[in-house]
Amino acid sequence: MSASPETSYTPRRSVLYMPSSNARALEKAKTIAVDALILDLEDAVAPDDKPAAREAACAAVTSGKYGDKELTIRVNGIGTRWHEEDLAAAAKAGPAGIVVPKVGSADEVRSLVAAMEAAGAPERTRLWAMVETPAAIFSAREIAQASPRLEAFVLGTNDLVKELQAQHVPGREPLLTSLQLALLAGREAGIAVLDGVYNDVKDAEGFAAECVQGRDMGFDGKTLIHPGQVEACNATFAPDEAAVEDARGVLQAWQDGAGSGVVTYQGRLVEQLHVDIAERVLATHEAIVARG
Ligand SMILES: CC(C)(COP(=O)(O)OP(=O)(O)OC[C@H]1O[C@@H](n2cnc3c(N)ncnc32)[C@H](O)[C@@H]1OP(=O)(O)O)[C@@H](O)C(=O)NCCC(=O)NCCSC(=O)C[C@H](O)C(=O)O
Ligand SMILES: [Mg+2]
Repeated sequence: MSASPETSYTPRRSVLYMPSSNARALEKAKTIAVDALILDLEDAVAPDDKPAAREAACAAVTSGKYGDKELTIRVNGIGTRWHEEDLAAAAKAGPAGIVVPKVGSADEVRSLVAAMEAAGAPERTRLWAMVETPAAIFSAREIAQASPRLEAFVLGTNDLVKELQAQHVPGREPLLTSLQLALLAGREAGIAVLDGVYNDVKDAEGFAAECVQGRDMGFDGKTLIHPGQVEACNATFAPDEAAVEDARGVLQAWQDGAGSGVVTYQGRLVEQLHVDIAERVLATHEAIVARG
């Protein structure tokens, strides 16, 4: 059985940041099996390199050489000396998304969308808002619902740790309230929600544990900083074979029960909500298979 046609899903299991000032990384990214790229103009780019990085990011977007990866550009934050020029250039290049750091209110979202539209952003270019400050957490609900052009929340866990004066610890206890509030707001608004990065590119075990935690909390996928993190991330955020088989079984049992409000599958209760979950699992699986 397959998912119903109205269930749609865009794979965003793995979303890799890369400094747009790094020509080698821009080239390498074409061959990395990532669902989406964030071509960074902000933290990963030194001030003197920002104009050239902006040009390189826009050229990458218009090159058509990144296959079916979603390409996004992260501009410098509101109020910085690069922000307006970054936003206008990115809007003209027309990536899938423009990622804006440290968005703090619904008004900022509306202003960003107005600026994107004034710069001629095509309809396909959506806004991805970074949630990485206390203001964003407290206003997450209003921010998530501020514009139909807002497509995703991207958690900035490095900035959150800084702002909270917290520590990076295994299990991320100091961040859980913030992560969950962002997820609640994002899910209520029906937008994607992407987990933050794992800084230690050599710690495969710690990274794998954080992927599992993010998936189990409900994130669509995780932002990454190194190609070595992609494979484990893709595997964790994709339903495995057992989950796909189980989803098919649930849908079959529901169909066989034809119209009863409740059936069982392998001894488990199945109601409409379990059917909805099974359809989402299959839609996710089919979109990932289609991606190849
Ligand atoms: C962390 C790195 C600086 C490490 O770089 P490097 O020492 O070059 O790594 P390797 O030698 O292991 O690289 C092997 C090859 O892979 C390419 N590479 C490396 N990283 C990337 C990447 N991110 N995208 C594409 N390609 C990449 C190298 O060029 C090598 O290629 P080749 O020589 O051809 O084999 C580096 O990984 C890096 O710069 N990562 C990204 C850092 C970044 O973007 N940071 C900003 C975002 S994180 C953040 O702040 C989120 C948020 O705002 C928050 O607050 O949390
Ligand atoms: Mg940040």
